[in-house]
Amino acid sequence: MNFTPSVLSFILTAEAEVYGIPTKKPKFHQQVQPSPSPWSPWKVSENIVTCENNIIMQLFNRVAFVTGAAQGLGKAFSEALLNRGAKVCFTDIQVSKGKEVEKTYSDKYGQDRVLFLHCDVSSSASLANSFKDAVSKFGHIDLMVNNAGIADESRLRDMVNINLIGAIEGSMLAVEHMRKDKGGKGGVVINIASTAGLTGVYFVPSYCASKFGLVGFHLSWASNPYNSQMGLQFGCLCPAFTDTDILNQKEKQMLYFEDGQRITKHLGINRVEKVVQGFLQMVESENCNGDIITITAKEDIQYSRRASSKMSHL
Ligand SMILES: NC(=O)C1=CN([C@@H]2O[C@H](COP(=O)(O)OP(=O)(O)OC[C@H]3O[C@@H](n4cnc5c(N)ncnc54)[C@H](O)[C@@H]3O)[C@@H](O)[C@H]2O)C=CC1
Ligand SMILES: CC/C=C\C[C@H](O)/C=C/C=C\C=C\C=C\C(=O)[C@@H](O)C/C=C\CCC(=O)O
Repeated sequence: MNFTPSVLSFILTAEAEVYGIPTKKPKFHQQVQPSPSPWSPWKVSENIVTCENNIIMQLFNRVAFVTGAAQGLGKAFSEALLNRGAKVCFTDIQVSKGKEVEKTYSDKYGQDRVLFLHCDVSSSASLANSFKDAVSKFGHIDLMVNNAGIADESRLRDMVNINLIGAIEGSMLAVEHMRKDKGGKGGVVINIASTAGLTGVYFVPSYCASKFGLVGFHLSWASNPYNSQMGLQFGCLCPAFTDTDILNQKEKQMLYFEDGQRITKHLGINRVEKVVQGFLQMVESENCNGDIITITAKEDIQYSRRASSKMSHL
């Protein structure tokens, strides 16, 4: 049976439990079913792509900027976007890896749709310059994905700089560029946090702090009552352990290393494809503002939408 995204978004599960969401109950609570497989056959007309089952592919010709994307989740998100017709500027500090991926993606999806740029998200200048270069190539950015991150308890300042400040500055560049009240076209900002941004994890406490901070930033922007007039939406993806290089932890990168290894094994490890599925559900939904999607090996993709603002009536 095929559902449209909006029907899917309203499949409510009354008592489904979202992992780690703090005390207040979300306004409503949903379990997202796996996406239907809508990607063929497409009909393209005036940049609106529809499928037989009437799903509108909102990603066609959209322009995305993805950080930390030479490997792992960022690389997989970039390919998923390209695959659905988006244009992607993917960035990283790993230049040779990034250039290799750029060649592969350009051959597959076309040079005019792909751009790799060096970007160190811990440097304001590097972020701003690469964002500017992406706008020069593609004209504008519709989707900002703040994905770059490290997990290393022995590099506290770097970790907060990359995971939190880098994502905040990336979001702010996107906001200034996208906001309709300042001549932009609107757009979506997705921050890649973690389940470790929703619940305390004693063997990576500072990583947790950086991700809790990011979830707080996401919730604050999502609750901005001016978002609709600015044409902005804020979504936040919170995967648990996922099969990428970040899990190849050395002893000094984690507190209570053996506990960390044991607990990771106990909780299980997501496949990258599952996280990409959650990501696509978020970016393809008609309105993802305020959404937090968690992806865990045991509980799959869980979805919660927060009340948009508790202050807008004041
Ligand atoms: N794999 C996992 O278990 C989970 C990962 N995450 C988050 O997903 C995001 C992506 O991580 P993965 O793909 O899993 O790990 P990864 O280690 O494979 O990829 C991280 C990427 O970020 C890049 N990076 C590191 N420092 C950077 C900087 N200063 N500027 C720009 N890029 C930089 C790296 O070069 C690398 O390509 C991170 O934010 C991570 O915290 C969240 C939950 C679970
Ligand atoms: C150290 C690796 C660095 C980063 C990876 C990631 O961002 C860190 C995640 C940290 C915590 C993950 C928590 C995962 C939670 C789940 O999988 C939940 O489904 C667990 C729910 C209940 C557990 C009950 C039980 O099985 O005993």
